[in-house]
Amino acid sequence: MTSKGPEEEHPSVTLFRQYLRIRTVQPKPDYGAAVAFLEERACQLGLSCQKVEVAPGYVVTVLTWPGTNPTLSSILLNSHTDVVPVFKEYWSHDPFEAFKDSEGYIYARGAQDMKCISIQYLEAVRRLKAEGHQLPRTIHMTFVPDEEVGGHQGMELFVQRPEFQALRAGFALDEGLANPTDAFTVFYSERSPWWVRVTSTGRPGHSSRFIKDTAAEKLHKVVSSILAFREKEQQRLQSNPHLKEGAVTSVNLTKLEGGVAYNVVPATMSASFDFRVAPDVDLKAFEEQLQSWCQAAGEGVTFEFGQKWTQPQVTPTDDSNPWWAAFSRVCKDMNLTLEPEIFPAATDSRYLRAVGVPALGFSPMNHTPVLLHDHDERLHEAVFLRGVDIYTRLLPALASVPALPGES
Ligand SMILES: CSCC[C@H](NC=O)C(=O)O
Ligand SMILES: [Zn+2]
Ligand SMILES: [Zn+2]
Repeated sequence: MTSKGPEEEHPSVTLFRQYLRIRTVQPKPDYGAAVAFLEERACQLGLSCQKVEVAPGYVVTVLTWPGTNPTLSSILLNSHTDVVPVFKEYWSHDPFEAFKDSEGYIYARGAQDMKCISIQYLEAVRRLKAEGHQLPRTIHMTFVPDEEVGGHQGMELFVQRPEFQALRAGFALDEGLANPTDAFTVFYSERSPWWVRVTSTGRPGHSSRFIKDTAAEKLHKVVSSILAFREKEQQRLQSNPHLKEGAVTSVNLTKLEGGVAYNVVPATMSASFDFRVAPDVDLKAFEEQLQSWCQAAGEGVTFEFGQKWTQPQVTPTDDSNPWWAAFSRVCKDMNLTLEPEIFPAATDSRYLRAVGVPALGFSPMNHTPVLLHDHDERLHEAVFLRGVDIYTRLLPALASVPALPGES
């Protein structure tokens, strides 16, 4: 499908731009407006709409297209409704206007992450229904809040609820990343976020003196150990062309705190690190490593966690996994090249995989630079529309996967 002139914009693009204008921006997202928009879509599509308030003000909206065989597990199409904040002054266009330039690029926060996917799911279902398809498996579209700040008031709570159990999800699709080449990236696992704050305590005093055992001196040792580890992982990535970013552990020093005055040696200082731990790492051994870096720095150096994910799971990408077989077959039939990878950051897929639902992270955006969380986040309307085509092929295949062992 090609892009059209402004006078005859494709209705799916118009809908996408409407959704982009809803300000679901952290830290104060207008979730009410998003839920109202989704309820209206459910109404237009003739789908049931369930609202599950997982925490006060945090609603998971579920639109359901029932399958013809209710004994089979369902397909869950997940997307988050919130978007990250913007630095407006760095944008070429208002990030909440969904401006479309003369070439067809749509500029907006959420254009890639991930309001495009939400609308692509809805439009693929709309098309399939209009064409009279009836699929064996039920399709549930879940629209969740709070992903951008960790999903703690969203998917993390939702997967523990009876309403989630009742969906009987057998397989899920969630977000991935754009790919600047002709290929499409698909994510079968993700790294575990470990946010670690190291606090160092030491002897205070007048800073004109050579005070021994200061908090800064010990913190410096830990920082050096961790940054040396960072260097080692980066080298490992750079020296092996078979390794992708998600396959090694990354870390960044993201905060330094402490001190009161130039001439007072502080008794305490801290450093915060964002580790993204590769899924094949022995987490117990990794925590012991953190412990030993702190111990080696001296007395009074401790650490605490801001986030600590300990259940990394891998969704198999071979034909032993019937979901993968169906997914990759469609891509092959459509001549799409897939690049399977480990997601470098965190998505709500981790909560789904952790409760036993195999999940793939897939954002059908090729020939598109990765602009999520960036200035001038944008997506070409033709790429967006091609994504609708792709889901229109994927959904019947996934929802027609024959009964698995245990399903009748
Ligand atoms: C670790 S919770 C934060 C989740 C966030 N997800 C998207 O960017 C991330 O930083 O990966
Ligand atoms: Zn996202
Ligand atoms: Zn994001």
